[in-house]
Amino acid sequence: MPYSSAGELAREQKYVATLYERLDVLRVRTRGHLDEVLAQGATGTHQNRSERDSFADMYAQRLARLWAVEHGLCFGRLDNADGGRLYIGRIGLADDDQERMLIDWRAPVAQPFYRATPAAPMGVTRRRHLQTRGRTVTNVDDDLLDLDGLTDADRASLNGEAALLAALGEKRTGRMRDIVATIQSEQDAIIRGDLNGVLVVQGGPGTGKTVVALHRAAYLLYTYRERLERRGVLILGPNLTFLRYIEHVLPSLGETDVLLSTVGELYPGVTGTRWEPPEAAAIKGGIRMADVIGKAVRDRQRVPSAPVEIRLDKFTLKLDRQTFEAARSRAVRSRRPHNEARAVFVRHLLNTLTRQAARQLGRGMLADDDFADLREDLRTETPVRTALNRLWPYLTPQQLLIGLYTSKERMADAGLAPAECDLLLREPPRPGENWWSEADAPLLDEAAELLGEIDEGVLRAARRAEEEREEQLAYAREVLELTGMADIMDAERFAARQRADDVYLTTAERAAKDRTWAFGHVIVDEAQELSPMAWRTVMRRCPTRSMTVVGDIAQTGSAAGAASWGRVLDPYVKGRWREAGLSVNYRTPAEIMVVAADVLGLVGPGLKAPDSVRETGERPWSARVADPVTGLAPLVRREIVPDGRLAVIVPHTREAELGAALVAGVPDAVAGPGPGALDAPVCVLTVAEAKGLEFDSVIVVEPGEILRESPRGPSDLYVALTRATRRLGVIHSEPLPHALESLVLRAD
Ligand SMILES: Nc1ncnc2c1ncn2[C@@H]1O[C@H](COP(=O)(O)OP(=O)(O)OP(=O)(O)O)[C@@H](O)[C@H]1O
Repeated sequence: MPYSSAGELAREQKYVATLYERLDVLRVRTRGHLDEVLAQGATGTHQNRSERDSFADMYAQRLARLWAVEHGLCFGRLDNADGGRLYIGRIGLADDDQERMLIDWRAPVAQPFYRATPAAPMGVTRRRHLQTRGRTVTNVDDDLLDLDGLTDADRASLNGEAALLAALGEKRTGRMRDIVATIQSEQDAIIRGDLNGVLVVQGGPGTGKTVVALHRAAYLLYTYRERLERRGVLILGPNLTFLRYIEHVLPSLGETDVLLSTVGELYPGVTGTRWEPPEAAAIKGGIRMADVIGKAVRDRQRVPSAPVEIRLDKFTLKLDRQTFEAARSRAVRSRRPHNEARAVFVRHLLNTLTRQAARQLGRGMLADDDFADLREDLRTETPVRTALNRLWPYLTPQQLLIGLYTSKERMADAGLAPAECDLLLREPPRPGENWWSEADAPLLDEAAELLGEIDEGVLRAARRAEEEREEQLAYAREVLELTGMADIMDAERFAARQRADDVYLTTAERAAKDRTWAFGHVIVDEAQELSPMAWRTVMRRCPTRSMTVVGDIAQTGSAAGAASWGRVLDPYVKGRWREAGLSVNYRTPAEIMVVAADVLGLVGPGLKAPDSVRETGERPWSARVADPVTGLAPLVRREIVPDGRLAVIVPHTREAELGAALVAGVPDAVAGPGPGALDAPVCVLTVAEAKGLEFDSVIVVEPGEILRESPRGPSDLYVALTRATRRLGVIHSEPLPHALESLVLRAD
């Protein structure tokens, strides 16, 4: 019920102005504290210095939060039946007497703002939405919750329509925005759901799964701060473009202990972004690969069938099969990972070699010390080291997988069928080559579990780190001299920051570097895409199984992705996961969803598309061209949205040529998912690259080819059609698939 009388607006304006005044005061104060701490200089004990750094970090973070809430500081008001009144906003504010002025949206008392309905008013008589531009209140919009006559069924689930529809109608900026002002009640129930256990959020396109997941992260960090601050929250998204799309939502909600990552980046030091055929990715994603990797490791612990001779200057030593077998079975019985079990294997062989050597030197029984000396001498002999390394090599996960993929014989020995070996066979990496794909990251992780640490590597790394420290110290002195900062920061500390010394890292930064990090909560977005091997990796990162899994089974594009949530989760949390649904599409207008629903019919009978919350009056169109390479650019130029974003979604195999044609024919068009894709007025993407994103207008090219391109073609086409917030067009040269026959023919 709109209620924007001039008097009401003026009253709200007055209150909002006092909130901004308070915000300004707090900013000035916090800045003052920060300056004071920094001005203390670089003197004092190490402890003093690190205390000062912690304070400086705290004030800097607080200041960043105070700046992040400038836009839409206050967006709501609750009038309670007891006469009390609460203003709801992006953060909590109190005056100097600790009287609260503004309630953080995540606080329990703010919950009725999102949940109260006429049927269950939760003690609220009126909920007011405040719309602001800058610091000016432009509109107020009320839900009167105590009026007997207000029984409209929609009101029970959908609140503050005017505010919501205003938010949905805005042009897209290429970055996701927060929705704290317009969270709907079915979304709020998910956001505030219990921290423990696995919560699955199933919902069709545009139902707010991503945005709800991000708000849930902010809510959990606020509510369970102590528990989550130390361990952090991991949010997994489908690709790097998507992470750029969502990365600003959380800081604007005031959260920093969150690591955003793709599965391809989960293994530290590797960025798995190389494209590979879906069939190859499907093999690598299958759970059978856990056995394959296990066999590949055991294959590197081979016992040679013939004896091995080791020639030294003075004599020749010989190791026979029996000795190998004994050493190997001891190492295996130790149940340690490969690199750690190596010590057991090597010790046994070295003892045998030392006894042989003693005999050959005519020294018979040796005293313990002499025996140890001789063993040490042998251990450092190059031929001995070479022989031992060949028998049981130290291996990094990368070495293991490169060794496997580059040899059909090894792959076959590890249990892969000939056709699978053909698909996975690779040339070894060239320097600087982007060799790893997303599906490799979970296999590297699996290998790391089975291989364990490399002692020698750790030692070498420590020596290297010491050398680097010296170099960085010299560099730091130079920089501080040059920048004139020498008086507020000492070189030692500056160098430590450059080294990213763990003391100075945020929880998220530390977690990103550590494969064995256990997160306090893990959120998986577009979770339907994860393969069984990827789930194994994700579960390792979350031993407490406190997770939020959001996705849509109907949108599964990856051949190794999920066909049902039970199949995915039962192996880990059978009977311990719960499912919530989102049913309203806030992105895609009804006119587009009619078309998308026909395609959903191809994905599976009986699947239901979510209901759109709005109509635009614009019918989606199709246009047939003789050749998209020449016919695309003129049509795209006509569809460009002033100050908005248009995406051209193309079959994977056509991305290069169509991208080049558009870059040549359309000003400022960008091809591929690089850093510019989100900001450009026109971008060209494949379905996989457009996953999770949205644009004002979308043009899908050659839908028939998208359908044929992968075993999950119908899901891919469904995803492509549902990326638009306003307009949709389809361009094709081959006949239009039947499911798209309801498109109107474009006349021009
Ligand atoms: N309560 C809300 N208020 C305002 N906007 C909303 C609300 N809920 C969702 N939206 C908007 O709807 C759009 C779709 O949301 P989101 O991307 O989270 O959906 P999704 O379910 O993850 O979609 P998909 O599965 O298609 O990727 C976004 O622009 C989001 O900001």
